[in-house]
Amino acid sequence: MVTVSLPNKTYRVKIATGLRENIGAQIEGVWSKRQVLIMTDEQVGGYYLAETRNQLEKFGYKVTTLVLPGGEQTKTLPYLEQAITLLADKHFTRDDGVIALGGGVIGDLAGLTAATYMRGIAFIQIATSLTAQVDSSVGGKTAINLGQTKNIMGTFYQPDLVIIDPSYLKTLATRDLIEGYAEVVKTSALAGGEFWDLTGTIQSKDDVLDNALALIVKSVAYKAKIVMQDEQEAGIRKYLNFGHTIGHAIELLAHGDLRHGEAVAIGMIAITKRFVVNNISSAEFLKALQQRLIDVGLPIDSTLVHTNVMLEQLVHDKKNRAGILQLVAVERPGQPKIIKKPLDEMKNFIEGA
Ligand SMILES: NC(=O)c1ccc[n+]([C@@H]2O[C@H](COP(=O)([O-])OP(=O)(O)OC[C@H]3O[C@@H](n4cnc5c(N)ncnc54)[C@H](O)[C@@H]3O)[C@@H](O)[C@H]2O)c1
Ligand SMILES: O=C(O)C(=O)C[C@@H](O)[C@H](O)[C@H](O)COP(=O)(O)O
Ligand SMILES: [Zn+2]
Repeated sequence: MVTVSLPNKTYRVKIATGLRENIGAQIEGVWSKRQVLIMTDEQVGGYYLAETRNQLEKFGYKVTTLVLPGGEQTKTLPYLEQAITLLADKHFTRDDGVIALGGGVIGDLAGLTAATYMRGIAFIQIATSLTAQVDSSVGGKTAINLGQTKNIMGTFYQPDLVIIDPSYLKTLATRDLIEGYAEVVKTSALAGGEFWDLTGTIQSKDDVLDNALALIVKSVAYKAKIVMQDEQEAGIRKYLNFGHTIGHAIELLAHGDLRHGEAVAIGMIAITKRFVVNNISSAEFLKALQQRLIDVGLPIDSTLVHTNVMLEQLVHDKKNRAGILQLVAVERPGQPKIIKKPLDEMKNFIEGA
């Protein structure tokens, strides 16, 4: 278990195989009896909605469900409106709660739903994808995309509890598992040490599954440590955005052809290549990073990186301050730093490598 202690809230991230079987008891530990909305997507709902609902009803919760289409397209305004409208139609009050049962898409959308309904009602994350278990369910970033911009509308809104059971991963498609592993490689590069060594031993999808518990615990522990020092990303939380400046830009330009983690993998390599040329990152680190991604079949390059539309997209990065981007460089494992680069120098910077 990892505890996230913040100025205005402390919550637990429970990580264990088998938690799924007593979800009701887990939730009863933090929430009194109330009306709850479980938000999920069609795929996750098909596997796990009935058991989750039954568990909650057994413990006296009044359950409403909302099953949405899967995929990034669901992290958009129409679905936020649908969720908020449902809460209002069912007369949810400030004493009720929203539960996300799913991956990062459902977690980000359900978090924003909970954060904005009546200016905020209680929220719990049940993380079912690897991305959600290693990253998105922890730390309180919620968001939707608008038009061609990733995560442009959102809040920092912390859950009351995060439940992570690695057994959910058994039903996850290989591509979705591997995508989530990109965030693990990212976090291990930021953390360095034993965690970096561990990702150096992972060479296949099966290795990811076999080591899932350790990978999740290490990822969550590192992320929690960062978030506890910098909840609202004024400083070191920016490190968690390694690979995301270019990654986010190409993710939406790929119109669904690239998953988030795949775009982050490409983004980490694209930016690190440039930092090697600029003598900021070591060539050894780049080689080892590439190897970790290639070993599990993650992409490391895309033609989208080299396009003008990608450059135009960078203006929307949340680390853009007055035309100066704050890029995350990793000099060597465990040594992240922020490098400032004017937006109008990015074309030369990217083409110069
Ligand atoms: N808030 C954060 O800090 C944060 C961090 C990382 C990523 N994200 C966001 O998360 C999203 C990506 O998350 P994701 O990769 O989980 O995508 P996702 O939620 O779309 O899940 C990927 C696919 O896996 C399926 N799935 C999830 N759990 C499953 C299970 N146990 N069994 C079978 N199928 C399952 C889903 O139905 C979906 O089709 C992106 O929008 C990204 O921006 C947010
Ligand atoms: O939690 C964070 O902080 C992160 O940056 C984690 C990222 O993996 C995640 O993709 C996040 O949603 C990116 O946020 P954004 O602020 O760049 O939209
Ligand atoms: Zn991410």
